[in-house]
Amino acid sequence: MALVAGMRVGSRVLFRPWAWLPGAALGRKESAARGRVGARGFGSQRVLVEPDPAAGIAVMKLKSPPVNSLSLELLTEFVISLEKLENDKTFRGIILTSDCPGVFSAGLDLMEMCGKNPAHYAEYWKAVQELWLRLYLSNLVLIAAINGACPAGGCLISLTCDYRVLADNPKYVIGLNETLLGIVAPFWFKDTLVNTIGHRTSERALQLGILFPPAEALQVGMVDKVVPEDQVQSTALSVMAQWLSIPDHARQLTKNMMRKATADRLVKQRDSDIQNFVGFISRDSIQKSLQVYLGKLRQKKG
Ligand SMILES: CC/C=C\CCC/C=C/C(=O)SCCNC(=O)CCNC(=O)[C@H](O)C(C)(C)COP(=O)(O)OP(=O)(O)OC[C@H]1O[C@@H](n2cnc3c(N)ncnc32)[C@H](O)[C@@H]1OP(=O)(O)O
Repeated sequence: MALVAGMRVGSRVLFRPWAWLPGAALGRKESAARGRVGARGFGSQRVLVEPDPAAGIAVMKLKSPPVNSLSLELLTEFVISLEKLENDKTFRGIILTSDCPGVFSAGLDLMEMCGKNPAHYAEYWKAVQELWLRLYLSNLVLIAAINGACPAGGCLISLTCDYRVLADNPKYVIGLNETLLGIVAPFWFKDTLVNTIGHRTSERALQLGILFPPAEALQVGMVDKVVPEDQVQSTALSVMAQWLSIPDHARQLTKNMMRKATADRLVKQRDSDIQNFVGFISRDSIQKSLQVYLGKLRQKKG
């Protein structure tokens, strides 16, 4: 699938992964009207959306078994669902969670980063950038209801949310563990973490690739609340009610003020960031590290 079409929003050129979809040539108003979400659920194969128009919120569930690894398909469907909700004025907030038992998201899909060609790596990385930019700068209130393990890219997604609720289960670790794979979190992953837990804690967490269990995640500020597993959803809903009690325009402008500089750093150097990723991931030594890591994951079972 070629993901190349671009759209200018302010100073940002956003790519449009849905450009190949029927109706993509419609004007924004017309397509928003046609695509209005309504009360019935919608979504795609890998992203379920359960809207509650009366409450102005939707629950978005990642459903890409077994572990919600962020494949190109999942990234694309994620952006499309997000865009749909952003364009429908009914919605003010999204609760982001997983439909895969025990895993929020295993992070970037290692199969997308192993044994492929440079054009594929570039396309994949552009999709990763796009999801991050859209989530990080979303006008909607985003609450992560983390109901499973949340390593690397999974953690990044949760860090783009405005609030994180984590289920209290020692298996549900969270963190940017890239160094354990022999790879390096790019600067915008690092910036997102630093903005959440501060510089010193990030430095230690990133270098050591720490995956924090719930109590420690709460202590360092990686998550905002830890609750029993059966209360994750209800807690996310009550937190959402509190965030929605704030006038949208004031909250949105404040969010933008806090986040724009971080997002702009990537916007200004998207192409060089892609080239950097492609060069890095194509190295033989990095490919070997990833293969070894994948082998260990598979062995764990046997
Ligand atoms: C310049 C910048 C350069 C590079 C930047 C790159 C940044 C990278 C960011 C990332 O996100 S890299 C991905 C890091 N992710 C991880 O380390 C998580 C790995 N997975 C796990 O730890 C576990 O799978 C788990 C999420 C804790 C779930 O454990 P569980 O026991 O429930 O499942 P199992 O391990 O048996 O896995 C099932 C199945 O899924 C495959 N798998 C797991 N994770 C991934 C993944 N990230 N990508 C692709 N595939 C994954 C695993 O191998 C099993 O496959 P199998 O059934 O075929 O054996």
